[in-house]
Amino acid sequence: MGTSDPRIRSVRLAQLDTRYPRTVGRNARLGSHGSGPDSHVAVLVTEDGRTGWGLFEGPPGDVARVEGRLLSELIDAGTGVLDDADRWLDIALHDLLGVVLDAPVHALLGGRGSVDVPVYDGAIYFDDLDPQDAPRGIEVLLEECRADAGLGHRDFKLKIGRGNRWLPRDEGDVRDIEVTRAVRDAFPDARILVDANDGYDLDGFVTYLEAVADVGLFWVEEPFLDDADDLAALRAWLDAKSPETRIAEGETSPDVGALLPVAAAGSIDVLLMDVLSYGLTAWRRLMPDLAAAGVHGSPHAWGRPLKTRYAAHLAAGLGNVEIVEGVPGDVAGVDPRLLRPVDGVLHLDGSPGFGVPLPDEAHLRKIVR
Ligand SMILES: O=C([O-])C(=O)C[C@H](O)[C@@H](O)C(=O)[O-]
Repeated sequence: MGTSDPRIRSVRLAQLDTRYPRTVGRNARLGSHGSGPDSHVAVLVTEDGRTGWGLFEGPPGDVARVEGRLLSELIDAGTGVLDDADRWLDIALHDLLGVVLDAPVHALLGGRGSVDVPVYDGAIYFDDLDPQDAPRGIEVLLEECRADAGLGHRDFKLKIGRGNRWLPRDEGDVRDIEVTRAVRDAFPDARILVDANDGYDLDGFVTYLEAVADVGLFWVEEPFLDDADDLAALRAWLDAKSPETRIAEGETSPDVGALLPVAAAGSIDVLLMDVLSYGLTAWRRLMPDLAAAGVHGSPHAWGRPLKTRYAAHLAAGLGNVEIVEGVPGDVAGVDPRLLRPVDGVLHLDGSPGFGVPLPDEAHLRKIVR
């Protein structure tokens, strides 16, 4: 048992492979999402030999600011990372703090939510359109849903907005409707979420909603470019036709200060800022205000299965999260059971930190730039 305030001996940066179960295709804005990105991790080791680690995104910060410092100079159990300059280590510092205090991150964050966190499948993209010379059609999406159900998923987020870039507008909108209806028919009990990545305008989106009115969508995400009046109009339409359907916003380049009043006014039901780029510490500050305003959170996790686990800890810790984005895939050296839901739910136990042992040395590769 070491000191409760160890000094950081070293910060090591490394690269870890992620592999999706299949190539993930286009969305309304972007081309193929590939078969799994390289992930960058920071590994913190204390002078008494304890380790915390986690993903970081973007360029690393100044390692020299961290090495030799006491843990208490870097992170506070009640609020998170103390200095903005060290926020790139948000995940690794929370993990290390959990290891040092022998507590899971969800407990450090307050234990306000359930440790059984609902997770939806966030990997149903426009694979019906690929390959370009022999598009596979809607059946491939149903196969993907079935495959991901085999990995433990029960609820599905469907990418829509094919008419924004990839198909003529009318044809794309019709395909979005067909896909939504086909998944509902095949999975009558699933929660179905749809994400347009801003690929509609208000009128077009309402036309889509009218065509899928009987599907009972759980949430609609980023239907069009943020606009307070359009979001209010959409909420009013949903209140009349499908009051349970949530509006989720705030993933893409969020101006959180501008979105908050729109959410507080009732026009956004769920805010989505990313678990890494916005960060755990920022979410810790924001969530009480969101809860007080009756707005839910659900940190964006796309791209890396480990982000789903971080978002689940946030949900179990801060509460006020109904469901978290699942990213099916494997991470080199990480036990897949730590990343996959069972019956649509990711269970978090009492293991310290994020509960993910550091992958073996063989998996930690030199960062190539
Ligand atoms: O909700 C989501 O996961 C996304 O919208 C992810 C996007 O599809 C992806 O293009 C991204 O992260 O930019």
